[in-house]
Amino acid sequence: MTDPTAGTTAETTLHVGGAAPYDVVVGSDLAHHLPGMVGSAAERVALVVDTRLQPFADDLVETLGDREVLVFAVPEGEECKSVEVAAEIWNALGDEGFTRSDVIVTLGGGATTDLGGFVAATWLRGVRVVHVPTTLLGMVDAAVGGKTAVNTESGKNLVGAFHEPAGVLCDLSFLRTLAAEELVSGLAEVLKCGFVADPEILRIAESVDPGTLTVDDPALRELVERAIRVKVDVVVEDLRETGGRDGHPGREVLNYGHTLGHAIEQVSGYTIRHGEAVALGCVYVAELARLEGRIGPELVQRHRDVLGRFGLPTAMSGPTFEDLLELMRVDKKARGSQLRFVVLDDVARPAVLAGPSEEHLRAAYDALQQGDGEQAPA
Ligand SMILES: NC(=O)c1ccc[n+]([C@@H]2O[C@H](COP(=O)([O-])OP(=O)(O)OC[C@H]3O[C@@H](n4cnc5c(N)ncnc54)[C@H](O)[C@@H]3O)[C@@H](O)[C@H]2O)c1
Ligand SMILES: O=C(O)C(=O)C[C@@H](O)[C@H](O)[C@H](O)COP(=O)(O)O
Ligand SMILES: [Zn+2]
Repeated sequence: MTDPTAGTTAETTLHVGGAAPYDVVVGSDLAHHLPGMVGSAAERVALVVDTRLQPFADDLVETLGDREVLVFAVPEGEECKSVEVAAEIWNALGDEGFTRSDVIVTLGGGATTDLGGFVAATWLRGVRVVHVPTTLLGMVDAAVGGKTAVNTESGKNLVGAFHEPAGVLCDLSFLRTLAAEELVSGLAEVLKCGFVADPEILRIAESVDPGTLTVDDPALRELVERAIRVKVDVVVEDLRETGGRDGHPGREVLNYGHTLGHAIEQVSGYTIRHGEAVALGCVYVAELARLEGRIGPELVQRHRDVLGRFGLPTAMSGPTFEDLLELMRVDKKARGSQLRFVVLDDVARPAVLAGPSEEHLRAAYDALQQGDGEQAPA
């Protein structure tokens, strides 16, 4: 049940255990937590901020008192996830003599937290980083769990490191300025968590009015917290994606829908949003699981229905199967020439499917193309 008293004002702290424990705080007006997460040892803070979010940087900077703050405004969105942008920041940190006791803070969506996290993971082989995600997707997924990355010409997130943050501030008031399509893109990762781990997420998503799912709706708050909880539970068990126990895919489960999703993003030149591509990838693996005899058509349809009710794409035409297959071969789950996919045996019963036949891979793509749902943006 959604708690009707839960608004954006109450704070929730989700603790992430493990060797380097940290907190993920969800609520509003959370800037006052920043100094504590940055820590008292830092004389300098490097703020890596999405250019569009720069007007919001002052509130954070003010909390940092006497610390010197170096501001790195990076290109909006996916454009910042390059080794060239990382190198510009490395060079400036070198010029400034940025030391191991200094701290990086990121302010932006998942692209910014991935880039800033990557710089933090690599500068001096690792300095402290605090993430302040400003998109739904950043809050429920990218800022939590320590995956950091930049893209290369060959594919998405191919260079990166695991580097856990020292803290994450999910200030829901940032969502007030977020475009509706970006909110919807973030919902794809929330719904992914519903399919692989938390059926209650699906039930909430199937019962809310998509038109009123705004930052003030307690249902959104519950979806955010449930999705973060799914991610936290997974990464605490398998931070470095080495595998799960008792047949569970471990951290790879969070990659549900991403094998085709990343290929779609790349082939579109990153004009298709991450969450939109993940939605298409989820329908694709649902079709693949059906062809493999793991799930029935009704669960495939449930994917189309729940993703589609928020306007996420569930069908696409355009790239050829061959183009996408080539890109899927650089997916990190691949082993040699064998492709591996996270699939479902049922809701919340994920498994790894290794080496499906090309016939099934192609047939699943045909089914995605022939779907009558919302088409992917051209
Ligand atoms: N590390 C991980 O575990 C992980 C998980 C999921 C996704 N990701 C990565 O995250 C990225 C996608 O993140 P995203 O969806 O947040 O996209 P994004 O960072 O590209 O942001 C999307 C757009 O929203 C704008 N924006 C951000 N915050 C805003 C705000 N509060 N108000 C108005 N506009 C705002 C940005 O300028 C950008 O144009 C992808 O690169 C994906 O690979 C990483
Ligand atoms: O945290 C994870 O693990 C995930 O897989 C979460 C995904 O939503 C995210 O897009 C991630 O960046 C994909 O990872 P990659 O290893 O396939 O690059
Ligand atoms: Zn993702």
